[in-house]
Amino acid sequence: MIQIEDLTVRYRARHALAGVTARFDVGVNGLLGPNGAGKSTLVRVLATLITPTSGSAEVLGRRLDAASDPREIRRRLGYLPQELGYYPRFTAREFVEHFAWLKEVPAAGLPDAVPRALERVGLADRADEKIRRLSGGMRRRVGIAQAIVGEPPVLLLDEPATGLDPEQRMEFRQLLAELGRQSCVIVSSHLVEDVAKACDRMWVLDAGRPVFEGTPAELAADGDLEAGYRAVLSSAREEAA
Ligand SMILES: Nc1ncnc2c1ncn2[C@@H]1O[C@H](COP(=O)(O)OP(=O)(O)OP(=O)(O)O)[C@@H](O)[C@H]1O
Repeated sequence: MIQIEDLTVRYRARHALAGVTARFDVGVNGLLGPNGAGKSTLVRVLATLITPTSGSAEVLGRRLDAASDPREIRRRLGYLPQELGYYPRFTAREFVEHFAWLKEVPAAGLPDAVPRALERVGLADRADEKIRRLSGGMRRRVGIAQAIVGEPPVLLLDEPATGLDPEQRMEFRQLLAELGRQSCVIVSSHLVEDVAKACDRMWVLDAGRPVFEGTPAELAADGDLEAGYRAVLSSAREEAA
């Protein structure tokens, strides 16, 4: 579904990604790493918003490079940025409809697709409320709804659980697991516990480099994910020093 090879992104002198090779398939793929590790940069490359400095990336069989037309890929992916701009005067339904239209979900499918997306994030009863009247966590869920509307084969969710309360986080993990049955879902987080339970595979980035790839069970040290994650980071840093 997604293949990247030796991917590098440089902002002036700083490497945000320094040679990442990975393959993401159908299922929930967790992208972990501390602040500044390069998670958002990788997600933005896959969302066709940044052109890599070097290396290659292929999404749904199409190469992402300066020569290729990104529109074909954009129609087939759902993307939730870390900070999504909302139109406060729109209702939740109008907002999700707008994104469905941008993704060219066929008009005949809209009457079903939009309520279904809102229902999946638990906002069916607030669909006609203006976004400015919704709480921060509810807005985040509207953001998730715009990403999943039309059930795209690739879903890129950048820190989706930010602002969700513990109950919503649990519901969100269930939704992730459901989405991962048919889509290639990439979900970034700097909190390992947040996503690990829903992930089929996990990648840990540190300072733009991949330092772990495996299942949550492989990451955990004696069943403790947080401890395993910290151990992976500290041994990568020792090696780099
Ligand atoms: N537009 C930009 N211009 C310059 N440097 C940038 C830009 N965007 C990101 N960076 C740098 O690239 C590196 C990776 O940033 P990125 O946002 O991808 O990390 P992240 O893992 O998503 O972090 P966080 O968990 O804090 O969101 C950081 O050192 C950051 O300062």
